[in-house]
Amino acid sequence: MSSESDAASAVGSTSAGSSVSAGQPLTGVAVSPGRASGPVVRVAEALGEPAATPAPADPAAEAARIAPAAQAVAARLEKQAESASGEAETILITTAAMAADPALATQAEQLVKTQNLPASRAVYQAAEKFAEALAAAGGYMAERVRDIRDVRDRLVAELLGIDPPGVPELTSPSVLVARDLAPADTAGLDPAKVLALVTEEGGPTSHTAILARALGIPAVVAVRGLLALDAAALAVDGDAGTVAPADPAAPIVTATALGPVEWNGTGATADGHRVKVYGNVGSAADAQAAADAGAEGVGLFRTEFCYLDAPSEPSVEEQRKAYTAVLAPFRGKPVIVRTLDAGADKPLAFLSPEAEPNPALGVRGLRIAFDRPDVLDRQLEAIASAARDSGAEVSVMAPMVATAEEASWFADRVRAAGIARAGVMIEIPAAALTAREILDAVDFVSVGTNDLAQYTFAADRQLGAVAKLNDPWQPGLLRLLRFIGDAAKATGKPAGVCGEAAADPRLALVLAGLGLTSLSMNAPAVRAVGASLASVTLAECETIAAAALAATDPAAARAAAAR
Ligand SMILES: C=C(OP(=O)(O)O)C(=O)O
Ligand SMILES: [Mg+2]
Repeated sequence: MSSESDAASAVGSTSAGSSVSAGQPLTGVAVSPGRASGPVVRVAEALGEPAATPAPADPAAEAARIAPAAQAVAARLEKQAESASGEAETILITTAAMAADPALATQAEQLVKTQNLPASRAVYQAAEKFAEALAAAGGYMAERVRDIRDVRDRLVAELLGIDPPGVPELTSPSVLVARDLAPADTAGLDPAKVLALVTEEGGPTSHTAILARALGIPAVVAVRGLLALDAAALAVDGDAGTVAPADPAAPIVTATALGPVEWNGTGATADGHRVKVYGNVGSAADAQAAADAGAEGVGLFRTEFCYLDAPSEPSVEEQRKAYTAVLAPFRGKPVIVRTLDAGADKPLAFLSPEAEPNPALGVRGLRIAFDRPDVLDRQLEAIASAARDSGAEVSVMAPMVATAEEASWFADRVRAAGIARAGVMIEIPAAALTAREILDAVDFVSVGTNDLAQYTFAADRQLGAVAKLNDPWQPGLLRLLRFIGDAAKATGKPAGVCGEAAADPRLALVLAGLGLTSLSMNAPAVRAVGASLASVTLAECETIAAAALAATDPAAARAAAAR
């Protein structure tokens, strides 16, 4: 941590909130608790297509600007890489190498000379040609499309003399303001210099929310009017979901509401009531990260993440290998593998349904398997083999289940494949309301709060404009969760939560109090949730849950659950 942010934390411990609001607050969705106030740094917007005119007066001189600009971009990225580590460092080094690659500059120079284009436009067109070729190559190459476009935008910005898109290098602790943050925006982000994250768009399951919780910094998303706000400093309240102009001359303050971060690795309340803490994974790297973070197992393996760019159905053997690699770090430990959840926000090329007017309400998840049971059976065969190969204690569950009848159909197929434990996700309100009957048909359930909120509130989970409805602290959602917790208690069968709600250390206490038996989340949240559970007794969780349930809105529920 820098000395400046050390100073910021020291100030925060005694005077948090003292510089709050010199103006009217804006409201959004609180996604990561804590308060912070400090100078604003804006994340530059994506660049549009640069103009093809005016034609340069001296094409040779215009073309000669490209190589030095590429070198300058590469040098800046290399410098950033020096102070980064891990995956961020790798991303920055790779991007720098792409910027320095003479192939792009040479192509662009040709376009300036032959088509008399401004250098910025020539770079844009040349990069698009590379991007198209990479996309056509598919697989790993296609994943590089985003990188080449990133290099393109940096180079165009350099040539136009404007700020490059993405997060600028932070020189002192700042409140980061953006339309939304993409995963690439956050590579190289120095958490010690980010006081808070605030976005105009995004929702509780957005990348910004996940990142902020992982870093333990306050965040508010879906703040309408944020980008139009002309403020040099902001006070951010990650509990109340408010953002207000602050006095830029006032000292930087921070006060996070994070609980203790020490955790002994066994998910349980202080009086020993077990609530297992699992990891959500979609790749072998995620699985390793979850194991390293101390996850007791995997509560959600999103198998579709292995095949988002697969042009055709992977063979049983290919699937076996991919799943074994993900299961490997969890030998002897529980892992819940979810069968393909294709459709809506996660289309798979080989399982695309007919074009639908409302894909989120259409043939997705398990519904695809009703038409294509052969695909499900091949996947189950691969999962059963991977379970044997890896020695993990594998259970399988289905996504998008609406009725007990569907749950029973799925469980029969899982057992026929030689897999002992079958469960389903509860992410449709009808399934929550019939949780008891569903639990009678399967061995366990796991609640997908991301989709359960989307379907309960009829609010697209990807749309910032309706993000307030998708807040997992909404009493309407909490009451459905109580229903599921009651069904788990009545049947004595496990009911976990694997949606983003499980990653909120304070909401975790409410979930435990409602009777949910395990919580599964992205690796960075594991320790904070484990520590939060360990800090209270089950009776305290029940009191907190009752208080949150009785609230009339999410802010009141959060406040009621605060201790
Ligand atoms: C965990 C869930 O599944 P996904 O986010 O993959 O749809 C959910 O819906 O909460
Ligand atoms: Mg879901």
